[in-house]
Amino acid sequence: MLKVQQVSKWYEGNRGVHKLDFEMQRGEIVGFLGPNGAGKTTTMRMITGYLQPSEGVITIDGIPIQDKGRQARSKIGYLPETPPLYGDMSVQSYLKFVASIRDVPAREQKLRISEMISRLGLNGREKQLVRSLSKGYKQRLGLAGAIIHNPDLLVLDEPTSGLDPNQILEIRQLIQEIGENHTVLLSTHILPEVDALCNRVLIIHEGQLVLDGRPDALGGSMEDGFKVKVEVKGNREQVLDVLQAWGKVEVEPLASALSHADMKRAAREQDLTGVLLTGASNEDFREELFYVLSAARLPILEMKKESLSLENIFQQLTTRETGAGQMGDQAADAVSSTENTATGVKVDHEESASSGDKAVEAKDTGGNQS
Ligand SMILES: Nc1ncnc2c1ncn2[C@@H]1O[C@H](COP(=O)(O)OP(=O)(O)OP(=O)(O)O)[C@@H](O)[C@H]1O
Repeated sequence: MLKVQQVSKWYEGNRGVHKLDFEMQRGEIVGFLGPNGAGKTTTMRMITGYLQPSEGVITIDGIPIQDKGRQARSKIGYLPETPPLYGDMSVQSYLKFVASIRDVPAREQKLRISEMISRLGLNGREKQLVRSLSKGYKQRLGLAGAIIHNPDLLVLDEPTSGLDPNQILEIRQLIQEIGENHTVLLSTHILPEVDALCNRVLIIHEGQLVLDGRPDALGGSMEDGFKVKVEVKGNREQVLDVLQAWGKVEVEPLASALSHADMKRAAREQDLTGVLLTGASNEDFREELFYVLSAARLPILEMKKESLSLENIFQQLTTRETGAGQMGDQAADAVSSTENTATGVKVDHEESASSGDKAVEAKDTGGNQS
C-alpha cells in the first residue's frame, strides 16, 4: 500500500535521508528505528506529505503524495512526536475540529467522535480542557485525532516518548488494537517496544536504511554461525576432547557456565563443564549434539541457544560509519543490499568501505542470499 522509492531529502548543507527504498503492505505494524538524527522524523514527514522529498517518489495505494497531497493524506493519519493539540479547546471540541479539517462528512462527525472517545478511553473527559489532561491522556487524544478519518496508514513518531511506564503500556495496548485494522509505521527508541508491537523492523542509520526484517528473524540472520551454550556433567578435558573430535563446531570453553559463586564451587566439585559452541553455518545442531554427548555418556544439564538481541543488532548497525555522511558522497551510491531468503531479513551495506563490518560479515556467511 505504501511505496517509498529512492527517496532522498537534503537540508541546506545537511543530508536528511538518502535513497530510501521500501514498501509496506496492508496490515503490517512496522517499527522504524535509528539513533538520534538518523532521519526517522524526516522520513515520516515526507510520507505524511508535510515535507517534500528532494528526489524520489512516495505513493500510497498508487497515489503520489507529492502530486495529489490532499487525496493521499486522506488515507494517512499522523501523530507527530509532540501532538498538535490546542490547550484551550475541550476534548470534544478538539475532536470536532480535527474531524472537520480531516474532511469527515458533517453527518458522520458525531458518531466518529463518540467512537474515538470510547475507543481511546476518553469517556468522562469530553468537556475537559486539553491543557489540563495528563501527558498520557494527551497522547490518547492525539491518537484519536490521527485516526478519526479512518486512515489506511497510521504514522506514529515516538508515540510513547515521555510517558510513565503505566502510560507506555496503555498506549502500546491501544496501538496494538489500532493495528488490528490499520497499517502502522511507528518510530521509537524503545527496542522492546518493537518486539512487543511490530511484525517488521526497519533500521535507519545516517539517513540510509541498513536493515529490514522480522524482529524474530533478525538474530539468526546476523549471526556468524549457530551458537549454543551448553553445560555438561563431566570432566573438562573429556568434554572438550569429545566435542573437538566431533569436528562440527568451534569449541570455546567457558570459565564457568554458572555465574553465582556457590554454584561455581558446585561446578568444580561436580565436574561441570561449560562451553560455547559455534557452528560453521546457521544450521541448528542441537539434536546432533545431544546424541554426540549422550554416546560419550556425558549428560547435558543445560543447553541454551545464543542469539543476538535487537539491542545488539541495533548497536552493530548504528555504530559504524556509513561513509555517506555528506551530500552527494560517492560512497552512498555504493550501498547495496543482501537478502536472506529464508528469514526475509535484508541488510544493506557498502560493498567496499566497511567490508570488515561485523553485521556485513555475518550476513555474508548466512549462505542463503540472493
Ligand atoms: N529543518 C532542518 N534543517 C536542517 N537539518 C535538519 C532539519 N530537520 C532535520 N535535519 C537534519 O536531518 C537529519 C535527520 O534528522 P531527523 O530529525 O529526521 O532524525 P530523527 O531520526 O528523527 O532523530 P531523533 O531521533 O533525534 O528525533 C539530522 O542530521 C538533522 O540534523
